[in-house]
Amino acid sequence: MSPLLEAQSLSKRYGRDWVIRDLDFRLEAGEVVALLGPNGVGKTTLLRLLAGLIRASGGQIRRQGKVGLLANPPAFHRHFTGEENLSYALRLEGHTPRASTIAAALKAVGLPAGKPVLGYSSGMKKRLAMARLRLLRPEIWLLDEPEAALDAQGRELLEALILEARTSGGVVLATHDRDWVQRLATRTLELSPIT
Ligand SMILES: Nc1ncnc2c1ncn2[C@@H]1O[C@H](COP(=O)(O)OP(=O)(O)OP(=O)(O)O)[C@@H](O)[C@H]1O
Repeated sequence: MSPLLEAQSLSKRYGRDWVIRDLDFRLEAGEVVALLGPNGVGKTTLLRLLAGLIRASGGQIRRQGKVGLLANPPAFHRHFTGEENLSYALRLEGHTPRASTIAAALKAVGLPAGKPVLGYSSGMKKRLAMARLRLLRPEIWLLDEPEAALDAQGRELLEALILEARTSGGVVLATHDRDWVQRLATRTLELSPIT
């Protein structure tokens, strides 16, 4: 079977500074790859490249399936409620979601009904981002520090989501929490500064 993601000789520089250089990377279905490394090493940059949000300075990326990115912090329409944000995301993909589906998705991540996102805490935004990904069902799950700001129950929801994601796709997640990710990752990729 062909990989969900395949990057060859991937490189990215900002000005004269190389952040990623000649990286080969594959993601197969069923994998959870943990991206590790110090602040500023390039984890977010790699996720954004893999998501197609920024252009590489060199190399190629092939994607086999839909990409879902959980950014850190996640982006929403601040003046929309949680329900409106979820509904909007589905409509952008051509679906016409039922109000009951949206309400259930919000409830499943423990969020209150009818509240504009500008009144959400960081952890609540992470929860809403999880609900959005769960509804959108990508094959390629790219998660940037997904555990940050989540409480113990939020982490349980996240772990369940990652296990669910593995059954139909693959996951790449950036984190600083090595102990936490050890139980979830099938593989780790340690990024090192380019000298
Ligand atoms: N838009 C940009 N313009 C210039 N430099 C950038 C830009 N985005 C990121 N960088 C630089 O690229 C390097 C990698 O940043 P990145 O955010 O990918 O690191 P990270 O590993 O995710 O860090 P952290 O663990 O702190 O989240 C840093 O030196 C950063 O300053």
